Amino acid sequence: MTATNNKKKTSLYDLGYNPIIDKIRQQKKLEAWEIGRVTAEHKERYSVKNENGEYESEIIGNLRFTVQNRLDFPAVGDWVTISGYDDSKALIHHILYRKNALKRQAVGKKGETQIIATNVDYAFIVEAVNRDFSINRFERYLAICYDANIEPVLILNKIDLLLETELNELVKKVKKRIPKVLLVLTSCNNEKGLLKIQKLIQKGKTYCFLGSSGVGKSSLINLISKNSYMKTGEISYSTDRGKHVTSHRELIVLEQGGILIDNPGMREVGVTDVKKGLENSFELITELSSKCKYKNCSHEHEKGCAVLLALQEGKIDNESYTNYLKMEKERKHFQYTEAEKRQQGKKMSKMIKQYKKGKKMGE
Ligand SMILES: Nc1nc2c(ncn2[C@@H]2O[C@H](COP(=O)(O)OP(=O)(O)OP(=O)(O)O)[C@@H](O)[C@H]2O)c(=O)[nH]1
Ligand SMILES: [Zn+2]
Repeated sequence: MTATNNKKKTSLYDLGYNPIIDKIRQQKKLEAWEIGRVTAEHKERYSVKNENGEYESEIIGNLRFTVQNRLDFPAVGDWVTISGYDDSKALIHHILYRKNALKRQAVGKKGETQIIATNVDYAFIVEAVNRDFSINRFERYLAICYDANIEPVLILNKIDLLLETELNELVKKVKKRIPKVLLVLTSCNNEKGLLKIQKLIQKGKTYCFLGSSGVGKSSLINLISKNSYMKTGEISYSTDRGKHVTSHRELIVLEQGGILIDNPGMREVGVTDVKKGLENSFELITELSSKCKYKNCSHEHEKGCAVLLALQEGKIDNESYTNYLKMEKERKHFQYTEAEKRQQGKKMSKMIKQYKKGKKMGE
């Protein structure tokens, strides 16, 4: 007899579980644990989903004690082990699987990293054609995606707001600077564009939407998920004082297969130490760098700089070059600040240890 229940249960595989994660679960000897995927985070409280439902979760004290830095805390997209302590609540014990993490510099915290999402296969980088459209920003997102081994897709949204000639002009500019990345043109009433995005989405793969606030990410997600998202978008967390707060669910499973991650719009996308990301985003500059006279060439003023030569000959786009230099400086600054902070942290813990030792001896 076949079940007639038309409300299909979400399986772990619908959420992106696969044989690789299964193998790691075995290797780590965590098969006995119930597992799930983090769908939202709100001030160290997490929503974790699996085939039995969605749990409001916290990390166990032990895990909190052993984490060395912010990056060791769970993030949206992570696979975690959980134990339930009532119908809707659970405790997170381990991060089971994190193949990659999309990162940016934490806003207002120099040298600190913030995770945007983890276990992401593709990124949909959205910009609206009207609101401070910028190819520099596209390149910035590309750098953070490539750094995390995430395949990017550029989405030019709200094309209804431009005349065809204006749009063609814009597309030409984008393609000239970023020739190798797939570019999709769409708007919320453009069936062709929406279908194109839908066709890119495969079962079991995770897609993260990136872009500034107001570019139309949520509208696109609603249309792609046929509005099921809006109805189920809000989740509720109880705080320490028992008060309930609602938060935005960030990871959703599509009925037709595929997992989407939405993010609150980002005003700033500071890069971390994205060496690999920059190398992959600016292939030509990277290739030419090996031909520069000096190994540590900054490509700004050195004699025998192959990048500057190519720039003079018009082989490299001037704005792309300037954007590259800006991000390379940002990257180096991040690297330096992070190292300095780590050093300070070490000094501090040494001082605390010595202080405790001294106290013991004096007892
Ligand atoms: N003209 C036009 N307006 C759109 C389109 N898509 C969305 N909008 C409008 O743009 C505004 C922002 O859309 P959202 O979908 O909320 O944008 P968002 O990127 O999710 O914004 P955040 O949630 O702040 O990150 C809304 O007023 C939408 O109605 C479009 O294709 N064309
Ligand atoms: Zn050079």
